[in-house]
Amino acid sequence: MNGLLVADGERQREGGADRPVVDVAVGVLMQADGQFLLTSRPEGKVYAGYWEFPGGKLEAGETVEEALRRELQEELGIVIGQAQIWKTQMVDYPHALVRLHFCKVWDWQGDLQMREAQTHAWQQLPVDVVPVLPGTIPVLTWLAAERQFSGATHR
Ligand SMILES: Nc1nc2c([nH]c(=O)n2[C@H]2C[C@H](O)[C@@H](COP(=O)(O)OP(=O)(O)OP(=O)(O)O)O2)c(=O)[nH]1
Repeated sequence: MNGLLVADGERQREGGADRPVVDVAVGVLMQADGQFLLTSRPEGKVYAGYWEFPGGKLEAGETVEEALRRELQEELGIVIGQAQIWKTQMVDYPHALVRLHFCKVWDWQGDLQMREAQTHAWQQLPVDVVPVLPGTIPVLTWLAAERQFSGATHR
């Protein structure tokens, strides 16, 4: 399974041409006790069955926060409060070069509904669901640093 993390500022070229960058808004839903929500990618999408944080691609003209609000309503049936970009990470997949904008989300309204027939799991470190999407792993590392958690973040 490929998915190469791209360092900040690094230009990505393939065959001499720039690859278009796909911007993605991603929500790290947090509970007061530190649990965070992972969802599994539904059948029919690339990397079906891999675990990730919920979110999706920006549509034309959308900000990251607008896209996140729309995606979490579509996928989970919740209305989120304020969300700001926490970290940004580029990942070079065979199918696309993506720029992931991760936002921590502490407040939302509504009960979680899995509207795309995905599975969900509230997790702590180390994450015990498998497999985790490569572009999701950096978030686990950042959370581990914040929590002074050492050891493997996932299986
Ligand atoms: N949602 C999400 N996507 C991630 C994460 N990590 C990661 O590499 N990705 C990648 C996988 C995909 O290439 C891309 C998200 O695209 P997607 O296909 O899920 O977006 P979407 O829901 O808008 O999809 P669609 O409407 O086009 O089917 O970002 C993550 O933690 N969460």
